[in-house]
Amino acid sequence: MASDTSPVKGFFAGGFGGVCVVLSGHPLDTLKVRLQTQPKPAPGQQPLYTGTWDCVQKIAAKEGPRGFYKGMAAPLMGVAPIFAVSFFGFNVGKSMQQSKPDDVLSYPQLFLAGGVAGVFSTVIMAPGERIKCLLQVQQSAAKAKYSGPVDCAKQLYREGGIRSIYRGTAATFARDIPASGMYFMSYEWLQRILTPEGGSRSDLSIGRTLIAGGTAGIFNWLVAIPPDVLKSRLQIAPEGKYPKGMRSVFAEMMREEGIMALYKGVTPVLLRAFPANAACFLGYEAAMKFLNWAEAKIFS
Ligand SMILES: CC(=O)O[C@H](CC(=O)[O-])C[N+](C)(C)C
Repeated sequence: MASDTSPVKGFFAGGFGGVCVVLSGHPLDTLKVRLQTQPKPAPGQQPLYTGTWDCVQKIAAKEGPRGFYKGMAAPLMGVAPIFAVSFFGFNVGKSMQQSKPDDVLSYPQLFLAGGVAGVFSTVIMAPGERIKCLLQVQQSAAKAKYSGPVDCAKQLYREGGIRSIYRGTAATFARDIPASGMYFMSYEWLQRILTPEGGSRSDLSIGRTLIAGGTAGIFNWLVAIPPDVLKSRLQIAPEGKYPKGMRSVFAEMMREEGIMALYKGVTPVLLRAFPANAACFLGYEAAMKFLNWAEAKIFS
């Protein structure tokens, strides 16, 4: 029986899970960007899109289903490797604590294995997050300092070397070690409680896999949001503004805004988290089944 703790299979199945995250989330992102960037209507004229549903109808009518998936290459190239490395790291973390592949891990052990995933993913996630945040806060194309991700990376390197590109790494560790621990532990916990008496976790229905995956995404972000807010502020700040990194951001926030500021942006984050991670784990489980089937065929 093939094991599900192989880091290599975890890498490919996790990468496919990341592809599913983008496939499920990109149409919503397209709607968001179209609504955010539509031209201001001339006096007395109707706006191009009167709302979200109007935007859906107009894209579908004029561009067909492909219209919703324009510009998907960049997020695919960014997100799929992160999920691949994260699931690889989780399986490395599990293998480190098992004496044989069938050993069942306790919840603290699963949390620890998830933490290992957080260490692995941060290495590629930290610079990506720095660039993404800087691009996301640019207000308009006219005043834009960076023309795109490559230009942003080049300018950061020119101004502050590799240290500047990796600014916010400690904050990304602080976010992703506990959040990934929570993500993978809660997914396994939900899988275990949703498995019918006498059944096997690998035969869980699609609906139950979606519930377990979506809920794990919510748990991930409930833990991740406070360090995420600190990370984002640190990563977009001018050079030298926060000499002690996250600690300086935290001190300023408590002084000026209070504890609730740590949960800023929670609504859109949670609205995205459930469907994106439900799709991720469904894709992951399907890819894992395929890889196990292919392995059994090749080695039988
Ligand atoms: C921060 C992040 O990317 O979280 C992932 C879940 C999501 O909603 O994208 C989880 N993980 C980092 C474990 C891939």
